[in-house]
Amino acid sequence: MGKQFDLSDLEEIVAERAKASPDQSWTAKLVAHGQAKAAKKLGEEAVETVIAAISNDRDNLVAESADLLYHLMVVLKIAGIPLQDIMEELGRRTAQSGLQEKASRQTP
Ligand SMILES: N=c1c2ncn([C@@H]3O[C@H](COP(=O)(O)OP(=O)(O)OP(=O)(O)O)[C@@H](O)[C@H]3O)c2ncn1[C@@H]1O[C@H](COP(=O)(O)O)[C@@H](O)[C@H]1O
Repeated sequence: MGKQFDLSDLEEIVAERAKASPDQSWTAKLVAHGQAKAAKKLGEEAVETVIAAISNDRDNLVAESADLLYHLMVVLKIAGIPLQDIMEELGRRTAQSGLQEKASRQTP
C-alpha cells in the first residue's frame, strides 16, 4: 500500500505551486496577493469550519477542515515558517496537559 498523504506532502505541494503563475495556481495567486489576503482567507475557512462543526455536518466538516489546513499551509509558507516548527512546538507541549499549562498562566 502507498504512503498516506500527510501535511508534509501538502507543505511540499504548496511550496512548489507558490512558484507557478498566479493565472494557473490558486496557491500562487494567494502568495502574490500577500499575507493579508491569505490570512483573511484562512479566517473565512476557520469560520466555515466552525459552522460545519456546530451544524453536525460531518461531510462538510471534513471538507472545510481540508480547506482550513490548506490555507494554513499557505499562510505558513508566506510567513516562512516550516511545518516542522509547528510540530516541534506541539511536541514540546506533550510534556504537560493543557489544563496544567492554563493554570500556570493564571494570575494569583
Ligand atoms: N488543497 C487545496 C485547496 N483547498 C482549497 N483550495 C482552493 O481554495 C479556494 C478558495 O476556496 P473558497 O471555498 O473560498 O472558493 P471561492 O468562493 O471560489 O473563493 P473566492 O474566489 O470567493 O475568494 C478555491 O479555489 C479552492 O479550490 C485549494 N487549492 C489548492 N489545494 C492544493 O494545492 C494544490 C495546487 O493547487 P494550485 O495552486 O491551484 O495549482 C492542489 O492540487 C491541492 O493539492
